[in-house]
Amino acid sequence: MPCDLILALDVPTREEAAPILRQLRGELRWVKIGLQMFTAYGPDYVKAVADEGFNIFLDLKLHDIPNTVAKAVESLAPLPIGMLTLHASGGREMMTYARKAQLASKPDLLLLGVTVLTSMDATGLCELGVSVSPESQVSRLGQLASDSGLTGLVCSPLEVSMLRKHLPAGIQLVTPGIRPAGEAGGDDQKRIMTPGDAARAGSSYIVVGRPILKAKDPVAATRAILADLASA
Ligand SMILES: O=c1ccn([C@@H]2O[C@H](COP(=O)(O)O)[C@@H](O)[C@H]2O)c(=O)[nH]1
Repeated sequence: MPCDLILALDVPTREEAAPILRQLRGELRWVKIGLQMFTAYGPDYVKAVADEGFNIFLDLKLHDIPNTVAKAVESLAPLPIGMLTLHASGGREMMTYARKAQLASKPDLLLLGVTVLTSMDATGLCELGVSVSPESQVSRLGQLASDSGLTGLVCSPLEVSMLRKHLPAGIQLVTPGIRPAGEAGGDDQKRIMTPGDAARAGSSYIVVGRPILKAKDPVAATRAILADLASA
């Protein structure tokens, strides 16, 4: 399956988002609404972006006791979303409850387990008491998520080929931590790859925010990323 691009719409206001969405309509299919915009504008904004013709990835990274997460999934189910995240570190029971709620309320929703945030490196994990490498921890949480019934994961592109060897063939691997060649470094992302390399590694989708949003020409930046994906 070809790798598709998801724009992370991480901007402060809907007024800032509007021209970006207008320019990119027709260029890409998926938009990720995360904590910044959902906290500011809520479910109505999800509906508004979907009404503009985009598929929506709602990246709320749910993490709570099993019942609370399951009820949140049920509450979100009426929204026009195609993907939703929860933290795999919430554990087997939390993921099982969430999956059951998702299957009952919105069977076509792709529920994604976030493994280890792409902003974390071995030092950051160690500070949390996790003394294995990011790759080992991603492997552990990815397996747990899959065993709990989830069919999609969020991980860094660096772990994709490893996960593909161990997890069911149809697993959807969504990878943030994307930096076009020449743009590496200087921000919070630690485990990164270029769009083309992420696609070659086997990512199902890549997630890109700042390299597009902060580009002088977001349309040109998007087209360059899509060309890199197409060449992979
Ligand atoms: O492990 C993760 C999980 C989610 N994200 C989200 O992806 C985008 C990345 O944005 P960039 O500006 O391209 O760094 C952002 O919305 C994160 O919340 C992630 O980066 N890593």
